[in-house]
Amino acid sequence: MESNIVRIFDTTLRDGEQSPGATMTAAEKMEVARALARMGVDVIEAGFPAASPDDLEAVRRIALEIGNSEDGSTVPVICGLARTIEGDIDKAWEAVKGAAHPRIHTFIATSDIHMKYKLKMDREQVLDQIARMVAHARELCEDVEFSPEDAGRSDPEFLYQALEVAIEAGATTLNIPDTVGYTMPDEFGALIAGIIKNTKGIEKCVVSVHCHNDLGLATANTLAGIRAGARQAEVTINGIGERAGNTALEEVVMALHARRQVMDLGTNIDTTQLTRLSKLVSNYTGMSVQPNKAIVGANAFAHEAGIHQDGVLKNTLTYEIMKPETVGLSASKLVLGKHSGRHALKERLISLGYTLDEESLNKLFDRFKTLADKKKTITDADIEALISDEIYQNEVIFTLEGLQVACGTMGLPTATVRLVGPDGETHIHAAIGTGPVDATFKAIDAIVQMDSTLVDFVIHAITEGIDALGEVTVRIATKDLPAVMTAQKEIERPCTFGGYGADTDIIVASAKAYLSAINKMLASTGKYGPVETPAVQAVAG
Ligand SMILES: CC(=O)SCCNC(=O)CCNC(=O)[C@H](O)C(C)(C)COP(=O)(O)OP(=O)(O)OC[C@H]1O[C@@H](n2cnc3c(N)ncnc32)[C@H](O)[C@@H]1OP(=O)(O)O
Ligand SMILES: CC(C)C(=O)C(=O)O
Repeated sequence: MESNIVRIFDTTLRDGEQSPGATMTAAEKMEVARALARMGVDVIEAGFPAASPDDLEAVRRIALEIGNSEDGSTVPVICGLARTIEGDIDKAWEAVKGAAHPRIHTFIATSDIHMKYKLKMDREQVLDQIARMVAHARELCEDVEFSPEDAGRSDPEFLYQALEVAIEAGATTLNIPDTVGYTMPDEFGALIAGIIKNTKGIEKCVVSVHCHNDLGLATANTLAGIRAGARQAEVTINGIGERAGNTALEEVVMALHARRQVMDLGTNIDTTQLTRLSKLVSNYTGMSVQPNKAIVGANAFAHEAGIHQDGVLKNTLTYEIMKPETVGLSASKLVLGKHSGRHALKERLISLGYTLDEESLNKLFDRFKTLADKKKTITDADIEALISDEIYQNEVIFTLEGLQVACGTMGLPTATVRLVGPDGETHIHAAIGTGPVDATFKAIDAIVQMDSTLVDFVIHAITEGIDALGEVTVRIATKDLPAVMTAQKEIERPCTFGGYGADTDIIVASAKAYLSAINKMLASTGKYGPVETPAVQAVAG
């Protein structure tokens, strides 16, 4: 590995999925893994196989399908997380062994607080467990990562000892987590420098950093660790993750990219795919991205103030430290419209990184034409929204066939909804609510007969103008937990499902988003047969 390349280890599917409410279906995880591989991440941490049979199966599929290449192109390392427990490590190996480059990642806490209160182990016992379990992992797999959990609050001298034991037992990557986001950038940088200086044998290993954002310092700490010599960064798309989240992939990648002269370091990431990945993960998890989020927020490249606009008009360098195109925003100022045909749409999709089978292309083309009738110009963002709305709906149990609402200041808001069910039958229901969206959701609930609570509802316009497509993300939760979810902690991890919808009519977009979340909830009960795999394929490169 070139020493000026920082490996990007993406843990969206493991630590990211630990965000309250960020559960993704197996098909969604596959799609995210495919997109991550296409973007050029070096390692995908695909899950925690010992957590449940579903998690193991999801990692196994990613290892087989994303961790291997038919045409000899580079594929990422596929990694599974395990406690320093033989059963966990064996399950991680079972899950990742089908990949061309499998990795087992095992961890145990080294801070006094964690050892005393959580593990109820002393230092000697922890060292002994590291030695035995890293060696066990190494017997199974050549690539073994070890993490001393809560390293940020561990005694550095003990940390050096623990890492030396892991190196002697065969660890090839040493990952230093600031598990509770406690350290300051100068402290974390000094911790990494101290580890590199004082740990015997460390030159044989890749040093990695894994930071949490409890004090809003995850990216700063990760960069401090990299400056001190770490060459792997553990990150998630949109910074999702446990509590306040993890370090955001897009922030680290773009900091290294935009400040290359200062750090003289780069990554293998195709930065033009960052915006797409952000949207994909946001749509699947139902966790919307705050507008002022660095790199991928809706306002990240917007200039509102007159003086700024004046400066940007004269020279974009006045207020833009990166070009929007570098992160995949408006790479092309539009092209497609009402008179475009299937070939033009197909070409545009290919340049955006998608190939669709004939049936999906036809479906998308119909949606495209309907939209073009309402909207003069179709942007790349519109096309991406149509793909999310039309093609990335992995579980289709009920489909929306019709919707009519009556609302305003006179009378009760009423919605009449027509759905086609799994039996092919049409079901119609009318309901009243506090507003048109509430009435629509109530009518859907009455047809599908499943109790859910709306946890989050976000609506925004994709492009400017009165004819803009509106997109809606929702998150719903159910108390009525299906059996397949009970392997997870019900109280700590309520069972939630994200949904996405796009339409020029925001009530229709809301109904679609709600129905897509409801379909996932219904699919998780296992009553409706195997989950469909998406018909869209990413183009390599
Ligand atoms: C910092 C991180 O992000 S760590 C990763 C967090 N991710 C997860 O927890 C994934 C989801 N987890 C789960 O599904 C469950 O917790 C499981 C299946 C892994 C384990 O479930 P259970 O066996 O019921 O154990 P439970 O979660 O209640 O408690 C954890 C046990 O593991 C022990 N433990 C915790 N970390 C480690 C470790 N790294 N190595 C060894 N043992 C550990 C705890 O001390 C506790 O042991 P105890 O039962 O003897 O007190
Ligand atoms: C398992 C480790 C790397 C972790 O997620 C943490 O400590 O935050």
